[in-house]
Amino acid sequence: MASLFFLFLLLLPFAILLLVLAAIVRPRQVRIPLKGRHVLVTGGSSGIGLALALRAAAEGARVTILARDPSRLQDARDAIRLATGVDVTIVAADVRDPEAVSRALEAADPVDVLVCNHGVFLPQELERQSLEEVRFMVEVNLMGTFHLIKASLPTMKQRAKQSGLPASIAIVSSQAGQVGIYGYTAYSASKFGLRGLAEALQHEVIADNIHITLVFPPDTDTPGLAEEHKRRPEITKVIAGSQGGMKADDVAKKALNGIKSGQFVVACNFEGYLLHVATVGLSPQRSYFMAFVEILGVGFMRFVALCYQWSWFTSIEKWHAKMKSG
Ligand SMILES: NC(=O)C1=CN([C@@H]2O[C@H](COP(=O)(O)OP(=O)(O)OC[C@H]3O[C@@H](n4cnc5c(N)ncnc54)[C@H](OP(=O)(O)O)[C@@H]3O)[C@@H](O)[C@H]2O)C=CC1
Ligand SMILES: CCCCCCCCCCCCCCCC(=O)[C@@H](N)CO
Repeated sequence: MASLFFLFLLLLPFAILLLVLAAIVRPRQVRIPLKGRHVLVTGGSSGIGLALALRAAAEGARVTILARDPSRLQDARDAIRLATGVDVTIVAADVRDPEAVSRALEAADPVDVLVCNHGVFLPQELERQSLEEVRFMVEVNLMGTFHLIKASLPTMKQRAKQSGLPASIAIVSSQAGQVGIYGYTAYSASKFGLRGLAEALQHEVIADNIHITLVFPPDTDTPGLAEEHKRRPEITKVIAGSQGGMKADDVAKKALNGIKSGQFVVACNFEGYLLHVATVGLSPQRSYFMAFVEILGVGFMRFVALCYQWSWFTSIEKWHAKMKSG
């Protein structure tokens, strides 16, 4: 009897914390339906974007994919038709060109779910990397996302108002948008930038029933990653490659589930959840249970993060020593 009472006393603070969190977490939970709605996926001709477009089409959404190369877009449309029997619309545009993006969105149907997935990654030590490449990554990954959002917001807002249904803007960042890693100065900067954009934008569009989702994939087997492997610095492989790549379709599944449940942050694998708790900061959280896990996990994850940094700096040090002697 007495021990039961002590157990009760021990658990009481946790129960109270859960109750408080259930009352205060914002924004509130939301379900975002996909069936019959217009989903636009940028970078939808390859890798994660193609897998996302295919899944959305299979779930009954009307899908548009946008990328630069028209022939890759056509191949993607054929692949999606073959797999699902559904025809997607293709749009060729460079997200770096704001006019081209505006024209593309004006010509398209109003968007219910905008997935900014396009991205380029050219890892190299900053000292060796040209400013052209730095600018290229920032312009595609960060500015391209601004162009898309600016061009879609007015009609998205209208559409959400008319239909009474919640809309979504999803942004594909990267685990390199949560932690800076050797070889990724420009890429990480472009991806960290997306988080600031997403957090601030959620404040601005919540009243319009628009919900932001930020996806943080780990290394994922895509044509883009195959290209990246050809030039990745050795030590970047040691740090980033230590977890093995995810399948594009598994990342797409996580991302789409996150979009449908209005999750602000989508982690994709176990390390991703650790990274999320370690870098949670002031990001919004709709789930009181996840908020609870974050509160209990934050201090310990700081310790885990320092262990990772210890191992990374040790690898870098050893690598330098090897370079000197060899
Ligand atoms: N693969 C990975 O390991 C990881 C990827 N990510 C992120 O996921 C996203 C998708 O990556 P992944 O599938 O690997 O990439 P891929 O290189 O396989 O595909 C990139 C897509 O983006 C399009 N794209 C690139 N530049 C532009 C542009 N300027 N304008 C319009 N479209 C463009 C490409 O088409 P086209 O070239 O014809 O324009 C293509 O459809 C990226 O944002 C990436 O940073 C995050 C973590 C890990
Ligand atoms: C506190 C807990 C820490 C948990 C583990 C952290 C592991 C971090 C690994 C980061 C790897 C980044 C890969 C980026 C992939 C990407 O975006 C590219 N393929 C494109 O360049």
